Amino acid sequence: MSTLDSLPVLPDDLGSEPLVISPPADCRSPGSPVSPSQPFNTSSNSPGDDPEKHSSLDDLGELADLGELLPELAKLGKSSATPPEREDAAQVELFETDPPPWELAIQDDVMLASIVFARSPHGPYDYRIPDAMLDELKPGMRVAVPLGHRKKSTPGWCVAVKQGTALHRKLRDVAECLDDAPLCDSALVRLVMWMSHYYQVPAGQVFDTLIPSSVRSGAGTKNTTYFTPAKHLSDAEIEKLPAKQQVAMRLLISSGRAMTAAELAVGAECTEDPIRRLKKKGMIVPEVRREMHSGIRILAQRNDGETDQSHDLTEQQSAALERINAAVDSGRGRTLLLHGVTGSGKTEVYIKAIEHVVSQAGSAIVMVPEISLTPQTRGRFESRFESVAVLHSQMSPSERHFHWQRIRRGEVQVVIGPRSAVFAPLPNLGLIVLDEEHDTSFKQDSQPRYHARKVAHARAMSLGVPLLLGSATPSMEAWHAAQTGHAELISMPDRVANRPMPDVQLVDLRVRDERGGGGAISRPLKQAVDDTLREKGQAILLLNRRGFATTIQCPACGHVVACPDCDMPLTHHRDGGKAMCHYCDYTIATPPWCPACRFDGIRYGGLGTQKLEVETKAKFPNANIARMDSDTMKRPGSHQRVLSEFRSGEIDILLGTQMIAKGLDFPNVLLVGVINADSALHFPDFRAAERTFQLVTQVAGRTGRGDRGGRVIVQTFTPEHPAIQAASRHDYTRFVEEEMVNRRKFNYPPLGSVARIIIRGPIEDKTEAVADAILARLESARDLLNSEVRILGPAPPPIVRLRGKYRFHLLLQATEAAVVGETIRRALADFKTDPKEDIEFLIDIDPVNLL
Ligand SMILES: Nc1ncnc2c1ncn2[C@@H]1O[C@H](COP(=O)(O)OP(=O)(O)OP(=O)(O)O)[C@@H](O)[C@H]1O
Ligand SMILES: [Zn+2]
Repeated sequence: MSTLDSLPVLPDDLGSEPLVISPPADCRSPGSPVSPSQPFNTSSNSPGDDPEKHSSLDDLGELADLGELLPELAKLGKSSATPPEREDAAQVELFETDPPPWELAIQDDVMLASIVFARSPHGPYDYRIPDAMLDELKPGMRVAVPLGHRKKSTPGWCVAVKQGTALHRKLRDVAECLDDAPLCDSALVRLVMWMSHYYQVPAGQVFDTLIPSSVRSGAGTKNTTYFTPAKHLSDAEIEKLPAKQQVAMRLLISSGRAMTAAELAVGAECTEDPIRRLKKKGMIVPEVRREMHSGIRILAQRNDGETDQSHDLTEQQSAALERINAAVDSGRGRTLLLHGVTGSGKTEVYIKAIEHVVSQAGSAIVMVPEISLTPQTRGRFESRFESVAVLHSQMSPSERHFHWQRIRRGEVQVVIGPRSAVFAPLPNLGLIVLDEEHDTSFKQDSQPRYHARKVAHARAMSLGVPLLLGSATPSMEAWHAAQTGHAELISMPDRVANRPMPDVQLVDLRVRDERGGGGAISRPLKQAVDDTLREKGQAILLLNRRGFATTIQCPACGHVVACPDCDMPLTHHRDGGKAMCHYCDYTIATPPWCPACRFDGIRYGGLGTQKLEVETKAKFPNANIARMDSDTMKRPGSHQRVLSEFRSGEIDILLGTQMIAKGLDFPNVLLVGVINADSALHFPDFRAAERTFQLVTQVAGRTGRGDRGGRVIVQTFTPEHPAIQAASRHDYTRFVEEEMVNRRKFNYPPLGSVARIIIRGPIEDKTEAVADAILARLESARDLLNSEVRILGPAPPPIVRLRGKYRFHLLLQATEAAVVGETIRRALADFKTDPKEDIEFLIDIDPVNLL
C-alpha cells in the first residue's frame, strides 16, 4: 500500500506544513449543537474510508524509513492537511456548492479553535473563538472549554486555529485562554500531532508529556502586582496630590517601567500607604504578573573533578567534524551516524560541532542516557559553553520550570538531558545530538511509548536541522539506516592519541580449573585484579544483577520464594534482610525457613552485586571497594560522589551493574572484569545478542583510556557465541553483519517493523478472552486492508503476571511500519473494554522490551 518510493523529494518548505491527523470516524463535536461531522477537516478520510488515501504519517517505519518521513509529510500536507493560509481554498473544496451570498458575507467572522484533551473524550473538537479572544488564542495554548454536560469547563490544548463558515456560528465558545503565550510553538504542535498518530496516543496526553507538569502548574512562580501610571494624567492633577503620593507618582512616571508597591515605597522613601491611596484614586493601574520566585534553589552543578581542556582534533575527529558542520550549514534535515570506537573522542566532536552551531546564533540538544551517571559529560559541556541547561531526574519542579523558561526565552545554548530533552523548546535549534544512541533508556516505557531517536528524527527533519547519532556500538536500526542511505555514516575507527583497543581475554566458566575455588571471581580474574592493584591501577567489575542472591529456594521441597503479584522469584537483599521483587518492589523480610514446608535451611542462590561485593572484599582485603547500582545510588549526588572518589584514586575497585558500563572515561582503569557475560544472552528477546554485544563492548571500552594501556577479562559459559566473540575482538562490523542475517530470517527490526499489544487484567480467563477478541479484530482489519501483517499470539509474555495483573501479548510484524500501525488503528480505534472488568490494553509501537 505504500507509495513511498515514488514520492517526490521533500520540498524545503515542509516546516510550514501543518500535520493534521484525521479524527476517529465517530468524531462528532460535542462543542457543537449542529455537529456537522467534521465539515472543516479536509483530511476526514476517517478509518473506513479509502485505505489508499490513508497511508499517512505512520508510513514512517523504523529508522530506516525515516528518510521517507519527509515526502510522506509533504504528501500529507498537500492532499489532506489544511494549512491555515490555504483555508479559503479548502473551504471551497469542502462545501462543493458555492455558499449563498449571505454566508459569504459573514464567512470571515467565525474563527474556530480545534481542541484536544488529555482525558477521554480526547477530541479533537472545534469551538468558536469569541471575538475578544481572537488576538490572544494561538495553537499550543491551553484553554478551558465547555464539554458535554459537564458543569465546569474542561482544560484542553488548542492544536489549530482556523476559519469557519456560518455553519459554525452555533458551535460553543472557548470559555477561557489559560496561557498568556503558547507553551509549544507551531513546530512542536506538529510534533505532538505526529507522535499522537504514530504512537497511537491521544494528542492531549502527548502534550502533557511534552510540557513538564512543573511548567503546566507554574512551579516556583508567584503572582506579583505591578503598577503603571494611569493614562492621561495631567501635571496639574499630580501637583494637587499630597507630597508623598506626588513623589511616588513622579518616580513611577520617570522610571518608565512598571513597579511593585514595595519597589515604589523604597524608591519614594515612604510606606505603602500612599501607594494604596494612589491606586484607590485610579492614578496608578495594577497589573498582576506571574513570576518565578527569586529564591529557587538551583542545585550546584559540579563535575567529578575532571580537568579537561579543548583538544587539537585528531585527523578522524577533524574529518568527522567537517562533515557534521557541512550538514549544519546545508540547512537541511538529515541524519548522521557517528560510529566511533570507545575512546575515539566523540564528545569533543559534539562540542566542536555545537560551537559551530552556537557561532551562528543557534542552539543544540544533547541527549545522553542518564546524566547523573555521567557528571563528566556535563562538566565538559559546562566548561565549554556559556549557558548550558542540564535536565535531570533529580531536579525540583521549580528548578525544572526555571530552566524551561530560560530555554524558551533563547537564553540557553545547549540543553543536555535524557530522552525528554528532545522536547526542549529551544527557539533556534540547529542540531540534535543523541549520544549512546543504542541505549534502551531512550525508549519511554510508559504512555506515550516514544523513542527519542524517532522523535528527534521527526523534529530535526521538520525543522531542517541535522540529527547526529553517536555510538561505539550503534543500534541495528541506526546501522541499517546508514546501510540503506537513510543516514550518513561517519567512522572514527581509532582511539585518540594512538591508544590501542584493550586486549580482551575470555574465561570459559565451564572449565573447572579456570573457575577457581568457588565464588564469582575466576582464577585469571583474581590474578589480573592482584596485578592491577600492585601496579596502582584501578579496576571495574561488571555484574548486571543487583541484590545479594537472585533466588531463595528450599533445598528440601524445591519451593522458590516468589512475588505473590508477579510470580517472579524474589531477590534477597542483605541490607536489612529483605526479599524484594525487582518488578514491582514488593518487599518482605527474607524468610528464615521455607514458607512451604517449614524446612529450616533455605538457600540463597544466584549472584547479585551485593554478594559480589562481599566476595571482592574478602579476596582483596587491602583494596578500597565501592559498589554502584540502583540500591546504593538512591540519594541525589551519590553517583557524583563515588565517581569523584574513583577519579581521585580513593577507590581501587568499582563494581556494579550496567551503570558503570556507560561513557565513563578514567585513564587509570587498567582492568575491566565482566563477571557473567551471558546474563542478557538468554532473554527471550530477539535483541538479546545485540544487548550482550553492546554491554560487553561498552564496559570493555572503559579501560585503556590512559597511557598505561588496559585489559579486559570476560567470564562466560558460551565463549563461542558470536556476540561474545565479536565483542572480544572489538569487531562491530562482523557482529552486525551476522546479526542482520538472523534478523532477516524473521523480518525482525530493523528489516521489518514490530508492534506489541499488551492486555492485562485481574482475572486470567477474562483477560485472555479480551486478548482473543483483539486478535479477531486485528485479523479482520488485516484482511480488510489486504496487508501482509504477521500476528503472533495472544500468548503469555515472559512476565506472566505483574503487579497482580495477568498479562497476554500479541506481536504484529510487517515489512512496513505503516501497515502495522494502520492495522492496529483500524482494529482498535473504537474498541472498548468493560470498565468493570478492569482490563486494559496497551499499544507499544517499536517495542524495545518484550518481557
Ligand atoms: N584530539 C584529542 N586528543 C587527545 N585527547 C582527546 C582528544 N579528543 C578527546 N580526547 C580525550 O579522549 C578521551 C575519550 O574521549 P570521549 O570520552 O569523548 O570518548 P568517546 O568517544 O565518547 O568514548 P565512549 O564511547 O567510550 O564514551 C577523553 O579523555 C578526551 O578528553
Ligand atoms: Zn512483584
